Amino acid sequence: MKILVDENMPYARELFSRLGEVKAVPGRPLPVSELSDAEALMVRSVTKVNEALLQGHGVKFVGTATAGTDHVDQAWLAQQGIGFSAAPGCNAIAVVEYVFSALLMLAERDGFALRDRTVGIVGVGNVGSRLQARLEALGIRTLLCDPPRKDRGDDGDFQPLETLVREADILTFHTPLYKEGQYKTLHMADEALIASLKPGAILVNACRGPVVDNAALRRRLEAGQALSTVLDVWEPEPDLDVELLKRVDIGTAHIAGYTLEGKARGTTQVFEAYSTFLGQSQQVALDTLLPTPDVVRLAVHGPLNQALLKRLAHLVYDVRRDDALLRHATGRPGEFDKLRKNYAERREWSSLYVLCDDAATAALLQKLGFGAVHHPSH
Ligand SMILES: NC(=O)C1=CN([C@@H]2O[C@H](COP(=O)(O)OP(=O)(O)OC[C@H]3O[C@@H](n4cnc5c(N)ncnc54)[C@H](O)[C@@H]3O)[C@@H](O)[C@H]2O)C=CC1
Ligand SMILES: O=C(O)C(=O)[C@H](O)COP(=O)(O)O
Repeated sequence: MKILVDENMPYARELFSRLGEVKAVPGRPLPVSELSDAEALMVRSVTKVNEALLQGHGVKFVGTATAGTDHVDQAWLAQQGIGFSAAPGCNAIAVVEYVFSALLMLAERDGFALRDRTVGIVGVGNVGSRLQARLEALGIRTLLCDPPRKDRGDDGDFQPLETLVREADILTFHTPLYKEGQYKTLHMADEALIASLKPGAILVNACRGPVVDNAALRRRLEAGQALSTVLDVWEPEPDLDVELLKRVDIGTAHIAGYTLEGKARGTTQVFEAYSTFLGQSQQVALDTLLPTPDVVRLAVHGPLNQALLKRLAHLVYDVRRDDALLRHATGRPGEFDKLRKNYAERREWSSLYVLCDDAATAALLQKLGFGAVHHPSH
């Protein structure tokens, strides 16, 4: 049995070879000839999975090692009786830590305290809710917008988008891309919304490029609107607007979710789903796969303030590395995908074990996701 896997899926060969013969292939473009004798296809977000790709082939199961599913025509798969699984939440922590890395950098550069800012979170799912929890642990006010959850009657103080636009100093988008329907998110941040943001606001898009109207954003920035912007995703990818990139404060190549943990969880989640589909259910413990990080342990002295948090967060992941790489590469065909394919190992805050001589610091760092322990005499 042949299982096709995207070559940008760590641990895929190791895991899926327990179930069949594995062939790793590029995802964009996917070599269609490889589909003829494949029973299963494991993709990432760059492969459009639909009738045009799969009609006439014998693929029985599709897995995507991603949280987003807008690249997959799930209705067509269901109609054809093809099994499907995504990897919900696999990289949510990575995206949260990307957002923190960016906000801590901007706060230091522009000399403000995050504690004095209100953060509006649009889309309060796996990413948004984890972001909210960490911001609130730091005493930072959040405003939440998630109409589907509000309509479902979920607990939470969900506000209309207009309230967030009016009151938030930082507006960050974490929704799926819906091109139509009641909860349409395509161009949710349109020119009117962007123009209505508070002076000096920060706009973050780490979900899908077309959630923010990129042409409108460029016009607003060219017009001199006082706005800082952090874009991990673009409209379109991989051929982003180079003039827009020049004007954003932080621009990266759709790598917010690219921690090793996040990618490995994506692989293990679709592996587990496929093994269940085959009636051979298997679980994988993530820590048996992951290598030891470069920096394992350190000791900090005294209370946690923003400067110390920034030093710790940036020791694990400094978003400026990815910003510099994208600026350097942009304009050359193929470079966006090459950056993503050759992405250097990046770990999550949990990989860093922090010894603290202050008990409150240890407790707070734990809440924020670091490995941390109170050790009075270190
Ligand atoms: N840049 C990157 O590397 C990554 C990007 N993503 C993108 O971020 C999105 C969010 O990720 P997760 O939190 O894991 O997904 P999720 O599905 O757990 O959460 C999405 C939330 O958005 C809400 N939502 C849907 N329509 C909305 C609307 N019109 N307005 C406000 N909220 C709305 C949903 O109710 C849900 O609570 C994914 O769909 C994916 O497209 C996810 C991971 C990595
Ligand atoms: O999980 C998602 O959704 C994402 O956006 C992924 O981080 C994107 O990574 P690729 O699947 O494009 O490698």
